Amino acid sequence: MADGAEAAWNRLAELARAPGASAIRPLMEDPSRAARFTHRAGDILADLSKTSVSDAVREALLDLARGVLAARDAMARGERINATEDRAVLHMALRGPRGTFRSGEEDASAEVHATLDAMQAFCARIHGEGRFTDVVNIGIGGSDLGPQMAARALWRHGMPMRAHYLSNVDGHAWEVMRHGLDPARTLVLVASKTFTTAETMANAHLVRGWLRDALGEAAGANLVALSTNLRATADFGVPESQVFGFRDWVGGRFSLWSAIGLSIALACGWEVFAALLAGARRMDEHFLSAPEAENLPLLMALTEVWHVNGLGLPSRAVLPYDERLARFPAHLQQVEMESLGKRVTLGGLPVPRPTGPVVFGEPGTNSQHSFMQLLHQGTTPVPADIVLVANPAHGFEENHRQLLANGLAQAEALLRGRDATEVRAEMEAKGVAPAAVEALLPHRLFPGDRPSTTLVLPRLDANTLGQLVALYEHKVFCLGALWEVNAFDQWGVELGKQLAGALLPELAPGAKAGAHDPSTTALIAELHRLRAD
Ligand SMILES: O=P(O)(O)OC[C@H]1O[C@H](O)[C@H](O)[C@@H](O)[C@@H]1O
Repeated sequence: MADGAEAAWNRLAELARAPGASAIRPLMEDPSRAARFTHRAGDILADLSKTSVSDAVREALLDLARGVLAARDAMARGERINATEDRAVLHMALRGPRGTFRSGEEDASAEVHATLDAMQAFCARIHGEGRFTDVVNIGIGGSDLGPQMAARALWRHGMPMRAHYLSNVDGHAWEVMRHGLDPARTLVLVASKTFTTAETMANAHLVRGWLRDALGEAAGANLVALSTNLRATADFGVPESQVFGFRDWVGGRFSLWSAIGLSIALACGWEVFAALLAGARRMDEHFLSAPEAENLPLLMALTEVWHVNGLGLPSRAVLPYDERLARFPAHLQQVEMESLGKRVTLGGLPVPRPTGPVVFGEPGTNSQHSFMQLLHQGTTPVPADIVLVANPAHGFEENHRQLLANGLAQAEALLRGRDATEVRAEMEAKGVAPAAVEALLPHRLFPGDRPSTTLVLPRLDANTLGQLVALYEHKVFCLGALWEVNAFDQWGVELGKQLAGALLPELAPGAKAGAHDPSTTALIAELHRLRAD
């Protein structure tokens, strides 16, 4: 690590050790703080003021960030920054104009636009024919979460097709889904970057069998493949004209903008998918051009560095106050935790400090009635991202005001807390006996000074959703650069896959268990016993 960076980390640690480093309320006494810590990128406003990032902390964080934007430029130039897989990282090319991005000798933008043109023509044909009413996307991880999240956010009644997402190898998922589908009117997309993922291939065989049972040889017309592995898609029996490819410089969790997003375009219409790409492009332009002190993805990353490394907070909640964003936390879980859950640096050395936090979330207001208790009164603060959408796409104005009031109230409550004077006064006004007041008091106190970031969108549509998702993608890039980890590989998912492959034959009736730890051996025996009954 460069000496400058080491000095900046030390400075940050020193600021974090200072008394009152996690206090927010004293900072809020500065009337200019809200404005100075609020930033805009595209249509998104981000209020970072309800955190304990002081001016001095921000300065130290920005010192730490020297070099991040140079790393960003290396990504945009198509350098092979995903060193452990020897790949470029070019998801920005998926939404960039023609002639913008290269990967070595390859004109990445030309490849992207050729595929987009083919996808658009395919959508026009399918929508024009009107034969298909439903699209089933079979995929998992990045080949499921992104498209599913976006389709859930953007689909409205009257749009061209209904989308369904089959990801889990658990047959119960298909068992429920298949009853609502007519094979003759269902288009099946097998979405897999590698076309080898066990769960996806198992489900693809299951659903292809269902199509063949109903349609015989004609079933091929209902099959589409979205993959980088064109040979495997042909072997699976997908007609070449129904295969949409992409390149290995698209990481799975960044692939919803590629052919992997075809289900969004089929379900919602091409213009919706195009607007999603345009929105992401708008955030790319901000990320690629804004200076450090105004670069929103970088500022959000730096806020996270303060929380994780300065204050030692190991998790973060994502709370979209919009039901349409119900799958947004799940998508971010993959984007953030698969990217940043790393314990060695790019150079293979142990990381000297904590990296990616646990990310979890649910839409508000539902979250308030489940886990928000812990955020308000638990022992360890959990920074929260609160997403508000100013204008709904429905006419139930009173509901929407309630929704917004609740989102604002959670952030306010986390910040201000509730002290003994307030709690006593409230209980006394209700006539609670003095002894009961004192007994209940500790339970009813809120410590306050708990951080949150509020993001405000004018409305949720394809363009603003594209901006929002790209904002977090770039935040993850910045964190990878700051923590010096490779945010674009995911070796940590491999061991479990290999062990599952070895365990599979051992679960066949009468099969013998191999060599395992005593706990696994006993569990295999118990499953054999229960399944033999
Ligand atoms: O698209 P696929 O090749 O089927 O991969 C699907 C998913 O599985 C892998 O195990 C990775 O963890 C994910 O990053 C990926 O998105």
